[in-house]
Amino acid sequence: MPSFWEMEFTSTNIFSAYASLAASMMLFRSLVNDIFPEPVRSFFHSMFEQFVKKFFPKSLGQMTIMVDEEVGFLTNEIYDAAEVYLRTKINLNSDRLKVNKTRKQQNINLRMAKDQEVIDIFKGIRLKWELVVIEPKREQDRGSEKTYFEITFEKRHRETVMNEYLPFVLTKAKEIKDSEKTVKIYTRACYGMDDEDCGRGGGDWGCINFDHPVTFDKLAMDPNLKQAVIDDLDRFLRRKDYYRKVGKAWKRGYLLYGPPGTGKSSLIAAMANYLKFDVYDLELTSLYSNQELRRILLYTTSRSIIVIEDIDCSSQMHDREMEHSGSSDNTKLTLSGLLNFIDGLWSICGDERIIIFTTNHKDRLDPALLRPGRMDMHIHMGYCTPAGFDVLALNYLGIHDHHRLLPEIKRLIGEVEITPAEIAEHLLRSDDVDLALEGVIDLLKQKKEEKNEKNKETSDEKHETPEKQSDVKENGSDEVESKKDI
Ligand SMILES: Nc1ncnc2c1ncn2[C@@H]1O[C@H](COP(=O)(O)OP(=O)(O)OP(=O)(O)O)[C@@H](O)[C@H]1O
Ligand SMILES: [Mg+2]
Repeated sequence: MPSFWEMEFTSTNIFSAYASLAASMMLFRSLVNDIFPEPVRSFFHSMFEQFVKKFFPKSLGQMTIMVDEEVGFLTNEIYDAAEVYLRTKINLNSDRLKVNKTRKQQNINLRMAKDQEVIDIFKGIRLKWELVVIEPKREQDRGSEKTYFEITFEKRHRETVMNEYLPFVLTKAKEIKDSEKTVKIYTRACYGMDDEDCGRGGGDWGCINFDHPVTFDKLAMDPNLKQAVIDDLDRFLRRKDYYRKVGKAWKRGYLLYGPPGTGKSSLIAAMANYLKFDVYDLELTSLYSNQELRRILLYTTSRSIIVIEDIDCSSQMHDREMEHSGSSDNTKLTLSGLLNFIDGLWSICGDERIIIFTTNHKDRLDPALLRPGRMDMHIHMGYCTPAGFDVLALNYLGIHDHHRLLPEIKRLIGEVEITPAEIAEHLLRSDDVDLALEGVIDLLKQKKEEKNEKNKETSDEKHETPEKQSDVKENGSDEVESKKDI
């Protein structure tokens, strides 16, 4: 750029001339600082201020905030948030646009290019964002450029920008990220997975995108129970401040129990999709000590669901503990190690955690696990009910409650024990609605016959009435208003 004095004052370059003059003034000011003693400096400063005030009233009132990409070795959260937030502010009519998309992202994202400017208006304040990239001077330092954002605005809005605008950008970016978030499932069993987005990635966790399509509306379970679970999750999310106030770790525990194929794993998937929480699938059998358990749990991130399926194996843990009584607690994996974690260690493992245990045999669980207050909700996933069948019929065949075969099916469902998984499997067998429903009727009749035969054999014995309804039990919950049985 030519210096101010070398410029021709045409209307097209008048703005550049202003910029150049301002730069020359700054240079002059710093020279004065270096050369002259304090009284002389003050004199020059006041002369300088008066000059700028007279000729550049606007430029005097501007200030710039720099937002570096990194703070030491850590990423700067404001920079990250700005990148996300500014994607929504980039003018699509610009002459140059920078776009990107990773394999796992669904949409094409806009990004600011070097020296690109974006104007944002917040509460009537005009903010100019610019992405500055400083290339290294030496050839061998190539690739280590310094990148930062500059935000320029009128100085008198400094308080609003610092106290309101920057927090607003952080919040907005979080909202955008949450809406784009793909739920992931982490497991320690598989290696070599593509974990480009696996967060900290430590603790031997590998992750893949969690593509389970199930949502609450596709789950065949008692409608009241379903609503109770959704309400509980909503309340959990809302209560961050409450948990803090009462000094409790912000976590929630659920025990899902019921026969195989009744939807326990499906319910976990529906919860993860609803909350957009990642899922950590914790295989207890792959662990050998409390220490290892602690270590890998420390590597799990906030806003996640830790799942321990088939917790019945805790009885084996109990045995192991007995066998090794006398040895240090940390050298073996014990039930108490796990329970300690549930009760007390959450605080070191971040916030917004949900832990879910599943079992087919609640009666076989160690009483320590069922103790009031340990798991907040015990949810029974039972055999299919007539209401549950409506959900499956709508989901698999797209039919509402008006098909001629439905009354018979619902009557039979009331008489036998059949899991939603068994019914779902039959509904999948044919594209033809009539054929699919007839298949279900055959299955139900066959089940009924088997049941009658069994009853005949044991006609002298007292027969236990089967439990038909899913139920939910609040178990020593700390929240008075959620103590209800459905
Ligand atoms: N309540 C349900 N609503 C809708 N679909 C269900 C339900 N229960 C089971 N299914 C269907 O059956 C399949 C198996 O169910 P799921 O794995 O959730 O059962 P589970 O209770 O976890 O069984 P297990 O005890 O063997 O782990 C699901 O993929 C789904 O297609
Ligand atoms: Mg399961």
